[in-house]
Amino acid sequence: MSGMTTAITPTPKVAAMNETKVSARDVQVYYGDKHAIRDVNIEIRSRTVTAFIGPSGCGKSTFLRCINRMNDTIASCRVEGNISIDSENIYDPKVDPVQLRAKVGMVFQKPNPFPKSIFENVAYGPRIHGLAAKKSDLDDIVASALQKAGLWNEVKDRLDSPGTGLSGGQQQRLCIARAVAVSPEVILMDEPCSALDPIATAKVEELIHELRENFTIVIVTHSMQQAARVSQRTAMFHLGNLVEENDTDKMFTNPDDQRTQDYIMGRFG
Ligand SMILES: Nc1ncnc2c1ncn2[C@@H]1O[C@H](COP(=O)(O)OP(=O)(O)OP(=O)(O)O)[C@@H](O)[C@H]1O
Repeated sequence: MSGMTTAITPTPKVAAMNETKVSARDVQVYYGDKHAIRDVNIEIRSRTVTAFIGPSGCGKSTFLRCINRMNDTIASCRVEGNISIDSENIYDPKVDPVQLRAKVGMVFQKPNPFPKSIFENVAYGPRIHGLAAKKSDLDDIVASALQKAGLWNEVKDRLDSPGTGLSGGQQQRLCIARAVAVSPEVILMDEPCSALDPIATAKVEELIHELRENFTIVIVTHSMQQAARVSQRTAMFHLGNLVEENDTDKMFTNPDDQRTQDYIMGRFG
């Protein structure tokens, strides 16, 4: 890691609910010549669940990945505009993307535990970020993260077993514990339930509801029912444009934009 880079402000203030946490201004994203995200402006509120919805290929995941600079890992991808977290530009060259990704955690579509024990899956992040001075601190962080992810009771007696031996739903909660263990402020979830059965989905949704007390959550989902159940704000994307962002209740009862109406009525997508 370069000595030139610094983390963005390391001590999080605990933002009041509904304060702006993430602010995007005139964001454009290109894959080579393809203009995938156009002029997106959005304020994402703290300690709120914001759902990104829209038809396949509209740019939900691309925009989500801008928020922790995961697109940096795609050679053809270029991001323009400004995205700030707590008013600090995350694309400033001084920002270390590794530190940023600790502050802005991510949970993917398919559970992707490391081929290591349950304990090591959760301990890895805190260890590389130097969050535990001694073994007992690390034990506490791991236990607390597993509790927050609603998995502790199911795994406390087998922390040394492989993470990959858990059920799909448990693996996804392990991945959530892994994200939570480094005390992020924002958690990005890219279709986190798409590989899960309805019971595991319900558990993850319940968890999202609980995590919202302490974290700002952005979730991409194809399920209108899920967006309606878990989010307080919903943003609708279409052909790379953010067409509308509003209170979830309003989005699903009386949206401002005809394209939102058509999409939630199943007329396209
Ligand atoms: N790595 C990539 N290289 C080139 N083009 C890409 C890449 N990733 C996405 N795209 C293109 O960018 C556009 C937006 O894709 P993105 O995956 O963000 O949409 P999405 O709304 O998340 O789709 P889905 O709901 O199907 O996951 C699409 O046209 C897609 O083909």
